[in-house]
Amino acid sequence: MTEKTEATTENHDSDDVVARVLARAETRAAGYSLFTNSAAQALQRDTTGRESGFDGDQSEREDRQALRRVVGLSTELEDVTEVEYRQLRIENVILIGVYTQGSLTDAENSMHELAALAETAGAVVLEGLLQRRPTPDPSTYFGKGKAHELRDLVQSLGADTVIADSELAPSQRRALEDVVKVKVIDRTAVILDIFSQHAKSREGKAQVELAQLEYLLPRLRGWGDSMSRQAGGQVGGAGAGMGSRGPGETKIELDRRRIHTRMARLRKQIVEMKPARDAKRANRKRNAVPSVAIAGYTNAGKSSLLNRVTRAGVLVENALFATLDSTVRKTTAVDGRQYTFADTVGFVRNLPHQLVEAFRSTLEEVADADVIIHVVDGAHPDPASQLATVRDVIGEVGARGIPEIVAFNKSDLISESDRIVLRGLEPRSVFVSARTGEGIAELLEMVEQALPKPTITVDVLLPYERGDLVALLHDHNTVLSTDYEEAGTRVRALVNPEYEQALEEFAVSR
Ligand SMILES: Nc1nc2c(ncn2[C@@H]2O[C@H](COP(=O)(O)OP(=O)(O)OP(=O)(O)O)[C@@H](O)[C@H]2O)c(=O)[nH]1
Ligand SMILES: [Mg+2]
Repeated sequence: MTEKTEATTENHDSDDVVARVLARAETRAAGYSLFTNSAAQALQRDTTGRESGFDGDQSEREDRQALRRVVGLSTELEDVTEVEYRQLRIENVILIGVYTQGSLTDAENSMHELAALAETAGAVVLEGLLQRRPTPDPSTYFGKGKAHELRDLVQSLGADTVIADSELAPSQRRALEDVVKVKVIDRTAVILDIFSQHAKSREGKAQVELAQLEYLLPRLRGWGDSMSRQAGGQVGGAGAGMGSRGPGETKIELDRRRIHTRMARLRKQIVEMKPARDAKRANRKRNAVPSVAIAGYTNAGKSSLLNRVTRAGVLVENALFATLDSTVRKTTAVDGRQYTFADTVGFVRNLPHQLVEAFRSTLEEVADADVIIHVVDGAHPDPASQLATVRDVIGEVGARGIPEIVAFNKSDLISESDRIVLRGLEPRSVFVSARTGEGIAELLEMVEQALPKPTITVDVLLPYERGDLVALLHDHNTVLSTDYEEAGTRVRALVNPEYEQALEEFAVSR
């Protein structure tokens, strides 16, 4: 980073965050892939950077209250075009987090993830700071003294945004902003921002916008005198940036009303879209096509795995939340039965509750599945907490009773000793690599074992003009034998209950 990216050009609409969010639908998502590279770098560091943290020197000097730098967070820009592009809309951010004694590694992992999230959202990360204290300061998150140090750092690095690694109360955010004089947002705002950039389907967009407005509503604020003009300019530079900044005090009431109106409209739209989706799902259910949901932490390789097993051509990206709409693909089991795979939205620690609500629809794929493949990035520094996070969400959508197969993905990157640890974590699991294909056959076998099996034995003679029934038996049931007789096709098969009646008239009496 050589040049400070002072994008002070777009003051006009940045003053009106409400208009911005409302107008977002038309502009989002464009040119997005530009950031994949650097997001990828952050992620790469995340998965391989166990040593990252800090060196011994710092550790010795550490005093109880000191701010700790999280090393290796700052974004490296690739080339000139990227730098230029970023000057248009990118924000320079400093990440902050609070950790308690003993939770440092966890806090650092979380900060690396926050860095990846921020970069995925399009920001340049300048610095990451952790403060040790029992709980975040109720008024300013960081303690007063540290908040002032943060302000100095913001000034010297030319940051225009501070991102806190946990959800801030509106009052905390306000107080901290008043100290550091630049925009302060939290993890939730970043995740919402990414979702809004990635959502593609009409329903997904509506849901994300609703979640954003819900988040924004209690956080509207006017800047009044608390921001210096200079800082105001910096904040203003974040024309299309992350999070949200309040409009002038006098406009707040008006904005609240506009937001409420908009939210009501979105809710109505979403309700109207539901029947179509339900019909689709009901249709699959009626045809008794068993379904497998691929769930897991973001960037675990869910889409890659779906592509590997079905050649679906779903977007794979080393970025967080590449997938926001669920893709469903049909496939055929070894015994000829058909079933579906559904790719789903990734989970993340502290998934904003607004989004759990918003994404209930894609999560319904999970709740309705006959089998869940729980994909875990086996090369991640902390797979255990990813497992736990995902299981929490699975529980939240009422899917806990569904058979779950844990697949440790990226096995091409997992060492023998790590495999032993992972096995210990989840004895009934399978190692797979969407990249090399390792373990995929074994995984499919486990899936097919776990799928509900047709159990009723039938022996039927189907006239030749009923080829449709023969096909039905092959697709959705287990055919044991087929013989071509004079009067038709004699089939012995195991079928699901709903087929028994339809086949009754063709039964061969013994
Ligand atoms: N080395 C290795 N990389 C993999 C493997 N599977 C996936 N990846 C990489 O992991 C990254 C994420 O893959 P995706 O399939 O997009 O992950 P996802 O779980 O669908 O992610 P979201 O949709 O963002 O939640 C990509 O860069 C993939 O190339 C694997 O088996 N080995
Ligand atoms: Mg995906």
